[in-house]
Amino acid sequence: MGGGGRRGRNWNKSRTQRKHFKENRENVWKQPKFDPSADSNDDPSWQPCATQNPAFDEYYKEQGIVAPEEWDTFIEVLRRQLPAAFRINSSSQFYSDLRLQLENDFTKSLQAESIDGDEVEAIRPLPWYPENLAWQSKFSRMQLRKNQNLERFHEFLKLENETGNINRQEAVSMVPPLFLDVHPDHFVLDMCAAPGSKTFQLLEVIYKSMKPGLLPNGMVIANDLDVKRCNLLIHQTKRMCTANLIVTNHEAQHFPGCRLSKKARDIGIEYETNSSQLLFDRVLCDVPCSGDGTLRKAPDIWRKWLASLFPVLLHIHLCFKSAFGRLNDFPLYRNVGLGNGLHSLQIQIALRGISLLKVGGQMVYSTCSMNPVENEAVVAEILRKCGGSVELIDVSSELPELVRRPGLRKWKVRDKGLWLASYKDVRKFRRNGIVPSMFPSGRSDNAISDKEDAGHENGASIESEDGFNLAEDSGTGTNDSDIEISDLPLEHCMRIVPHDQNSGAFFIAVLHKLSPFPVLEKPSDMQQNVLCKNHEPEENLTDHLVEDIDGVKLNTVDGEEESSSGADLIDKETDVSALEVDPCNTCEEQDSGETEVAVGGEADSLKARRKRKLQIQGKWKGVDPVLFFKDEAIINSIKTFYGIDESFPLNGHLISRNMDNNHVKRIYYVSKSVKDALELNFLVGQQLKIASVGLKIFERQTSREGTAASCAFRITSEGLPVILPYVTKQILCVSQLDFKHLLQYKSIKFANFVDAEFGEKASKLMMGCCVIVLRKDGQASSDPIKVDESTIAIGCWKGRGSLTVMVTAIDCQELLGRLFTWPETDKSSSSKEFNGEAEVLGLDGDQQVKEIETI
Ligand SMILES: C[S@@+](CC[C@H](N)C(=O)[O-])C[C@H]1O[C@@H](n2cnc3c(N)ncnc32)[C@H](O)[C@@H]1O
Repeated sequence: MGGGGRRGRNWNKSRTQRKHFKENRENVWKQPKFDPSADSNDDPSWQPCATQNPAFDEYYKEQGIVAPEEWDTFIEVLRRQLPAAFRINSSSQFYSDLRLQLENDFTKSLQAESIDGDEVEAIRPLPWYPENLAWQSKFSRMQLRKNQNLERFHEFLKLENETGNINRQEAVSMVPPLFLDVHPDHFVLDMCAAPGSKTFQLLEVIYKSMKPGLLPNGMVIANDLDVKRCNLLIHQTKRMCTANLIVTNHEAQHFPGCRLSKKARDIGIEYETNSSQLLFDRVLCDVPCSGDGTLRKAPDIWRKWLASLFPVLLHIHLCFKSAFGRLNDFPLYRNVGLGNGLHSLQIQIALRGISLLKVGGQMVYSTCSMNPVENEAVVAEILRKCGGSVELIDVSSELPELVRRPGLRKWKVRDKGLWLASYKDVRKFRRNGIVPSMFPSGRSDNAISDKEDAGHENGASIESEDGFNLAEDSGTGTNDSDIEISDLPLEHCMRIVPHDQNSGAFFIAVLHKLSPFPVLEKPSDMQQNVLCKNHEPEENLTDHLVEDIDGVKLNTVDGEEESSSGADLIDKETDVSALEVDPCNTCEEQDSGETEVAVGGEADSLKARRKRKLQIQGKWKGVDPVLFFKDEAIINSIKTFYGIDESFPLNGHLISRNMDNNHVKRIYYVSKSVKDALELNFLVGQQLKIASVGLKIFERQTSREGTAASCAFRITSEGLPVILPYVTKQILCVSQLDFKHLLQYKSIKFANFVDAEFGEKASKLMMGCCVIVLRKDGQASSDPIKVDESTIAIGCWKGRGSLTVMVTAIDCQELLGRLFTWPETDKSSSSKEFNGEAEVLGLDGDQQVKEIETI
C-alpha cells in the first residue's frame, strides 16, 4: 500500500514476508513468555523467592549502585513486573492519528476500566520521550490478554505492532538512540543490532520529515554476529520498508574498514563521496552484556545468578545466612563472572566503533547491565586507550525529564568469591581472567609480586581465606583506603535504575571523537615507521589497538588471518584483496595481468572490469551475492509498463541477489547512500558480509490467468511509496466507496464498481499490476493524481474481468479501520458478512488474492 508517504511504507508487506516475520519475531502482545503479574496476582503458589538472590544483593550493595537507604525500594521495584512500553513509529503515515487515538480515546476509556479504583494512569506517555511518541501501560501482558474490558486496546496493540506502526520496546532501551543525536543525512553504524528495536528507532530519525518519493541522504548499517538474531533483525526492520539499510553479519570488534587501498586511489579509483573509507557520523555500540538490567522483564535472570549452583548449595547458603546473620560468600557469581568475561570484548567492540567514527562523530556505548565492570570500567578504558582523541560528553542537561544517576568513579572487582580493590589484589593464576582495565585506575603497575602470590598459586585455596565477607572485611583484606577512584570524568556516564521512574535499568555513555586516534603508547619502531611513511595512521593504528587489547591476530580484510609482518600489514591495505580474485569463486574473467595494466594507466577500463568481475561473484559462502541489477530489457519493460518518470533514479539503484538474471525473482531498491556504500564495498573486495540490503520494490508475478502481462514484475506494497510519485501509467484514482469495497471484498468485477466510469477505466488497464489511489475529498475523478504525505494507494492486479487487491488481509483490516472506522472485532461475523456479500457481488475474495502468488 503506498501512502505516497511513510504510512504505506510500514504496512505494506508481502504475504510471504509477513509469514516469515510471524515465524521469526516474537509478537509480544500475543504470546508472552512470562508474566510475573499472572503469578503474583492470580497464582496462590507464587514464590516470592524466585525474585531474590543473596549474591545479587551482596554484589550490588558492595558496589554502591544505590545509596544504602534506597536499597529496599530498589529491590522492591526490581521484583515488580515491568510496565509494558511501546513506541509509535514516527515515520508511519498515520503516526499523529495513532498518537491522538492514545491521547484522547484510550487514555480515557482505559482509565474508566481501571482496576480497583487504582489511581495510577492506565497508559501515559513517557515524559522524557519527544512528542508523546513513547507510551507506558500499567497493565501486564497477561492482563491485556485476559481482561475483556481491555480487549479493544489489546487488539489495537496487536494490529499496530504487526503492521509496524508501533513497536513494543522496553522504555529504557529507547534511551540510547535519543542521545546519539542522529540527523537524516548521517551514516550510522549499529554494531550489535539484533533484534533491532534501536535500529528501527535510528531509521525513524533518518526518515524524519521525508517527502513522498524522496529518500534520506543518510543510512544505517545494522550488524550482528549471530545469524539467527540477524534474521530477527531483518524481519524487524523490514516493517520499516527502507531503502537506506544494510544488515551485516560480522564480529563487531572486527567490523570491516572498507578502506580503499592507496594503490587504488593512486590509479584514480575513488569512492563516490570522495572519501576512501566507509566511516560513520554516528555509532551505536549496544554491546552484549550480562543483562541484569532486564530483571523485571526476564525474571529468570534472578535464577541464572544461581544457575551454576545445585539447589542444595543455595539451601546451605541461606541456612548459613540465617544461622550466622551475615551474608556468606559462596561462588554464586555467575553474572559477575559473565560480566567480567565480557569486559574485554566490550572494550574491543567499543574501540572498533570509535575507529570507524568520523572525526567529529559521536558514539553511544550502552548496556542493559548494572555492573560497573561492564560499564564505567569499559568507558574508562576507551578514554585511556584513545588518549585525548575521544571525550566523554556531559549530557546531563539533555532530556531533563529522564531521571538518571551519574556514573560511578569507584568500584571493585569480584572474582571467585573475593573482592579485589585493585589489580595488585589479583592472584597471579587469575590474571588471565581479571585484567587491569577492570579496575578504576586501569593500572597494572602495582600488581602483586610473584612471591606474594605464590601461596595462591601453589594451592592456598580460596576456601582457606575468609571469603565470606563484604566490603568491611573482604576476602583480600582490602579496606576502603585501598579502593581505587578513577580520575576520569565518569560521572558524565549515566545509569538508569528501576525505582527512579518504574523502568528497567540501563547504562549509557556518549563519546565524541575529537581527532584521529593517537599513536599507541609504545608502538614498535616498525609500526611507527610504517605509520609515518603512509601518513595514514588511523585504520592501522586501530587494528593494532584491537590487537593490543585482545592479543588476538587480526583478520585481514578478506577474512584470512593476518600472519604477515607489520610492514605487510600496512602494505596489504585493502587493495590487495580488492583487486584479487576471490579464490572461492570462479570467474569468467581471470586476470593475471590486471595490476600491471592498472599501473600502466588504463585505470578506467580496469576499474570497470574489476567492478564487473566482483559483481558477478558471491564472496561470502552461504550468503546470496549482492549484485547491481542492470538487465536493460527488464528495466525498460518496467519503466514502460508503469510509465516511470525519468526523474526517478533507477540506474544503479537496483539490486538482485541472484547471479542468474533469467531467474531473478526480486529486485531491491537502494538509496544513493547505500548505493555508494555498495560500490565502495565492491572496490574493496566485498568486505561486508551483507545479509540484507534495500527495499524489495519489484517482484516477478503471475496469476492463474497466466503470464499475459507485458511486464513480468509487479510493484511491491513496500516499494510503492518510493516509486508512487513517479508512476504515470497503470494508475487510477478511485472513490472512497469503491476503495472501501476493494479493501472489504478484495476483488471486484469491473461491472460491479459503484462508479461505473472507474470500472470502465479499470477494465482498460493493461493486464497485470496497477496502482489504485484513494481520491481525496473534493477531488474530481478527472483531476490529475497528485501525490503528497496524505496520499493512500494500494497495489492491485488487473485481471480479465476484475480488479483484485494485492494487500495482505491484516493491512486491509488496518486500513479499513483507520479510514472508515474500525471493523467489529468479532471476526466470525465480519467474515460471514464478507462472504455473503461477496457471493452476491460475484467476487472470489481472498481466494483470488491467493491465486496471485509470486513465482
Ligand atoms: C544487547 S543485544 C543488542 C540489542 C539491540 N541493540 C536492540 O536494541 O535490539 C547484543 C547483541 O550483540 C550481539 N553480539 C554478541 N557478540 C557480538 C559481537 N562480537 N559482534 C557483534 N554482535 C555481537 C548479540 O547477538 C546480541 O544480538
